Amino acid sequence: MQTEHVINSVITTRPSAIDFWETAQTLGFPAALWRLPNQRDKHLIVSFDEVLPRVSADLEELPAGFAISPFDNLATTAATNQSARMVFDQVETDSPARTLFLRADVQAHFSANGLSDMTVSSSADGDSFRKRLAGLRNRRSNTPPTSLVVTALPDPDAQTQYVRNVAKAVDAMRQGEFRKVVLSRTKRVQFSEAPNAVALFDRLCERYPTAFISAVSIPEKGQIWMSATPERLVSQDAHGIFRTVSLAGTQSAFEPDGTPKRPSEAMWSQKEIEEQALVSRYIIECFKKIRLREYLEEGPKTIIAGNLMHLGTQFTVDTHAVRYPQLGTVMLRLLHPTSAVCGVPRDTAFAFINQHETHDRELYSGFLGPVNIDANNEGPASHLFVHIRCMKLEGKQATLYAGAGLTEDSVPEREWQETEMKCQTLLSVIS
Ligand SMILES: C=C(O[C@@H]1C=C(C(=O)O)C=C[C@H]1O)C(=O)O
Repeated sequence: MQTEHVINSVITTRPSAIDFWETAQTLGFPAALWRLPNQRDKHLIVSFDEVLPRVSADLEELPAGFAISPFDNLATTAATNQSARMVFDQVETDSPARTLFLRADVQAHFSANGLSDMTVSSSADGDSFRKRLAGLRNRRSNTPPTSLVVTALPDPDAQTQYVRNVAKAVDAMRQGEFRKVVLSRTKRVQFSEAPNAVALFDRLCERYPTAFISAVSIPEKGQIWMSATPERLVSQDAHGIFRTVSLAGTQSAFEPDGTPKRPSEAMWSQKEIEEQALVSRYIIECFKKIRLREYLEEGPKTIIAGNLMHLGTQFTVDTHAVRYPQLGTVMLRLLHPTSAVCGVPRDTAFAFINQHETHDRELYSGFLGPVNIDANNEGPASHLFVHIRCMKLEGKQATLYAGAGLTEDSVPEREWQETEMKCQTLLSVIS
């Protein structure tokens, strides 16, 4: 494993995020670009592992990098007691570790004035990365900007099928089989040419200042995943403050005439209040399992998430005060997949999803974010978010994913409309 990093302190002509991204693409290296909620600075990581290691999401053990986990990560959850370490699929084929990990072989930090700091691991790959980066920059200035046309790919049965599945879920819940399930669907669109992921990322950053914005390129899968998620799963900052959020209940952030609604005046139905309370209760149950009582609970409050509003409750723990430094890792394993993306009870809801959804969720409704990154010279921090409001780019095609939390009071057509609104979060920016 490469550990030595060289700080490139004298940067005369400063490369942009696009330069880094395109260099990684040209060399076939995975890359992640992100911006934390309510921050302006952007961060980028390039990994020199052409095939990414699959790891257990252990925040104590992992080096600096970026983690991205699929929804179906329950085997990893079951492995809570295993010794936590990086496990490579190629070596241990029956490994439960499923989180893809981009080690920070290249790390760059962009402030409002452009590149402010970069490190590149000292290796042959590091050398070729630097060379390519310089070469690409010299060529790039001549590339003319292009305008994209986005067309929806027809899927005539999608609505009927989704509505039918919601009705089945409602029936099952009325018969007491489970209390909540989140059913998702996809929507596919075609671009006139392969879009520039960094340009889309920049647009998402501008439009959604309070969201976690990311673009993750995974060459071994031929995919780029982009998201603007409002949902924090687990954070542990440089001062040892742990945070998680329960988020559920959805309505448009706009009146029918297009004027923005005031969050303080949002009206929530009993169904939505209960749906969100189930997520909060799920989090509290996780705290109970580890006998942690010293958490601060704030909410529920109405939260703006781009074109939508949700009900959210924040949970905070000072891990230094409670002497629980590994809380982030422990809670991550207990929480994922939360009832905001799976259901209650979790295993029954998970089985229902597997049986009824016709698409593979892949990385949608998993989690993603920076791990052990020291962004402000304060110490390493990890910020993992639920991977929603996202799309998968494969060349010119994009697949958007959206789900809705169902209870026995759900109205199938309304749930379909909710998934349409959720798709609009990205669609309205990329179209
Ligand atoms: C599942 C999604 O979102 C989740 C489900 C919500 C709901 O059911 O109201 C609200 C916020 C998210 O926790 C999604 O966006 O795909």
